[in-house]
Amino acid sequence: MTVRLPENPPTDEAAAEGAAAAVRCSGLEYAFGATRAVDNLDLTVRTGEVFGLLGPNGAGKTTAIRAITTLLPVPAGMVTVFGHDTARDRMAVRRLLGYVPQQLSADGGLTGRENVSLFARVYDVPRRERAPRVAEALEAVALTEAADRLAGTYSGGMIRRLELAQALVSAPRLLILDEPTIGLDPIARTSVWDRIDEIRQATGMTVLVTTHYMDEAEQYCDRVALMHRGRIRALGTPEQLKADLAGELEAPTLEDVFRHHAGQGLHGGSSADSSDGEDFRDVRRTRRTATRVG
Ligand SMILES: Nc1ncnc2c1ncn2[C@@H]1O[C@H](COP(=O)(O)OP(=O)(O)OP(=O)(O)O)[C@@H](O)[C@H]1O
Repeated sequence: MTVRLPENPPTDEAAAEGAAAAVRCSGLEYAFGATRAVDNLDLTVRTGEVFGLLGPNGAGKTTAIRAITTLLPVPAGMVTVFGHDTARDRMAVRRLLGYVPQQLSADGGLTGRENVSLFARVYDVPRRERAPRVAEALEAVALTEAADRLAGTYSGGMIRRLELAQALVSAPRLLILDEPTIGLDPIARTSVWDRIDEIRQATGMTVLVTTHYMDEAEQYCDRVALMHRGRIRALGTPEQLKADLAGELEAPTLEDVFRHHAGQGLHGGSSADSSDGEDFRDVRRTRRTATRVG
């Protein structure tokens, strides 16, 4: 599998200094009216790691991620991506990242290949490189055979992998995934994660992911941050976080860690409540429900 990395590393000194971190948030705040969605967030994602941002609905994960992607302005605090300040250097940041939002970003009326080609054009992939890059991205997510079928005929897991290909076609150094497996059955979830894992191993790409699923976080994330009411309550490797509780509980789980730090369980999101066999319409419905009108 050949998935490329971009050739635009940070150039100025300040950028080079911060480049050891893929993402650095310092004192980040964001409020919707009286709701402090992100409350003085300090967070560093190291280059090359898979970092999981965990938390219940409304914890502030999506808001934090949207600030990192430059889709939301940063009213207070600072965010850098590979040393580039999101407030001052928005386009440089955007060139470095691939983002798969919670909302459906594939078009059911286009084929898989057309969907990815569209993103290649949007991300300014040079014209002569587009066809091979689209083919590589589709191959990386195991969709080569289905590439010329309409996305409207894909299963939920295939759609998620297609969206992954859309994000990969620009050869990002940082891949940001907001609930990549929401609404998928366990087999489709594993398939999405296996692709992410393979791509990460092949490229050294940094991955920042939000999820409700503690089992996924334990299995696939190098480090996790537990977020609650806009703040990070605990941060470390899943093993570290559990080991810290070992004196108090026998065989603590990440869910126990969360309850310990947030004073409540994570609610919603276990493999038991995922729906099997979703198709394109189900995915659209699931994700629409998850979308807030803002
Ligand atoms: N567009 C908006 N307008 C008003 N309030 C919003 C908006 N988006 C988010 N919020 C509020 O901000 C807080 C954080 O929401 P956010 O979506 O960032 O949480 P989350 O952890 O991503 O939740 P989920 O897992 O449900 O996606 C919540 O209280 C939410 O109701």
